[in-house]
Amino acid sequence: MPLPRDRAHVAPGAVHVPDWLSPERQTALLAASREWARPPAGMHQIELREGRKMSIRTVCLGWRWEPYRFTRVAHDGHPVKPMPQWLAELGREALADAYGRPELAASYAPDIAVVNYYDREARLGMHQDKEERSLAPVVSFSLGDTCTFRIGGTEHRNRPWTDVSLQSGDLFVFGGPSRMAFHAVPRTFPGTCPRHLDLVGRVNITLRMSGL
Ligand SMILES: O=C(O)CCC(=O)C(=O)O
Ligand SMILES: [Fe+2]
Repeated sequence: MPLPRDRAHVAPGAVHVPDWLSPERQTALLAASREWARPPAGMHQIELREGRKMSIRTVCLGWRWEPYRFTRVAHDGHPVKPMPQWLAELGREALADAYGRPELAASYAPDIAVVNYYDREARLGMHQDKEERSLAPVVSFSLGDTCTFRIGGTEHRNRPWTDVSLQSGDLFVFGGPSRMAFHAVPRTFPGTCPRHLDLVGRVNITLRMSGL
């Protein structure tokens, strides 16, 4: 058995809760992600400026993020898939546990899920999640390969930052003073997906409130 890992307050409002999702919940979230990834309005590589594509593949529920706004229309012209209520409920449960403030979590109503797939080469550069109008926390679930998740300050993308190892089933919440923190996934560790999960690579699901 691997050693249990401790929950950590990485910065004010930024909490890492290892192994929050049971293996059964991880399996269910992965199966749902595979459904969401299918066309129409499925998973694709987002094109940034100058025709440069992101290395991750993404499907959004509720609202779709495109550089640099949220829209109701998918990249293929189809309507964005709906945000399921069970997923919003999972987000409330996660937030209540991470912050230990159930009364705060009761009003958390995420209406966006961003589902990212990382193959062994994929990375995500330093950025802020700032196209939402709401300052409600971002709730993040990780599945599959372990990654390095980097979280820095709110002013710029440079040091100081903290590197956290996110493993399959981990919960990470960033809200409050950390809601606008720059963050990144500089690398994943191919082949580290636990055996109970049938996945090559890494999937991350972030829940957000649009305020739109
Ligand atoms: O993959 C992750 O852990 C973070 C994803 C992320 O920052 C995003 O989707 O904006
Ligand atoms: Fe992000």
